[in-house]
Amino acid sequence: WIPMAAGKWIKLEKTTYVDPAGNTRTWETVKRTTRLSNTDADGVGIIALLKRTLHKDCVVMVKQFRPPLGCHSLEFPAGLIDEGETAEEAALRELKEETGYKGEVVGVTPVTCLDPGLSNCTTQIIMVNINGDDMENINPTQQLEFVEVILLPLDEFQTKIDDLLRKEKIVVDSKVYIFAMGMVQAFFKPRELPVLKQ
Ligand SMILES: Nc1nc(=O)[nH]c2c1ncn2[C@H]1C[C@H](O)[C@@H](COP(=O)(O)OP(=O)(O)O)O1
Repeated sequence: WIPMAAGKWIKLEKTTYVDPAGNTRTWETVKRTTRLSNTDADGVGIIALLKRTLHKDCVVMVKQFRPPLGCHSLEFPAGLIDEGETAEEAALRELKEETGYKGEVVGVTPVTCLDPGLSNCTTQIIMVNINGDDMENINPTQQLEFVEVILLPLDEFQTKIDDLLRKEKIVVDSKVYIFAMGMVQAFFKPRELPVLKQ
């Protein structure tokens, strides 16, 4: 690879590779400068489910101004993995910082790519349950001034996102909307017959 430009957080490189036909070619690639040597993932995204007695289960979301977009985004809580942290530890720390909630990890994805035609940036998505009846989760205090926490019921997730997008200029993260569409498929089971095969 050939360096093209570098800042504090990201760098631009010309990557040389051999295509399937055997031709040597180049690709303009964005990389984070913060990638740690002991992990393949730059960061984590957290699908946090808030479970409270007499409430619908809610997905904990964050809305924040994103300078590259020039507007607010709707995302799962997320952040970069710090030195010496596992993905699970990073997820619980970021969740606490961004939302105030203390959660418990219930699932972890493999390392996944985010925008592979542009960048080598990767993430692991961590599924977290939050016991909303726990004293420490009843009035969570979030530490980030410019991050708004939004709770959306899991069984109406896509509809509630669509409502938010209609009301103001927000860009929704693709991972969030894909999860929302998956939830619709999971909840919607019209006239299901017990004899149906896969
Ligand atoms: N591409 C970036 N440009 C910046 O100017 N600053 C950046 C970039 N990526 C990360 N950061 C800074 C901003 C935060 O102070 C820290 C931590 O970021 P992260 O843990 O990824 O949290 P989110 O802002 O929620 O993504 O790094």
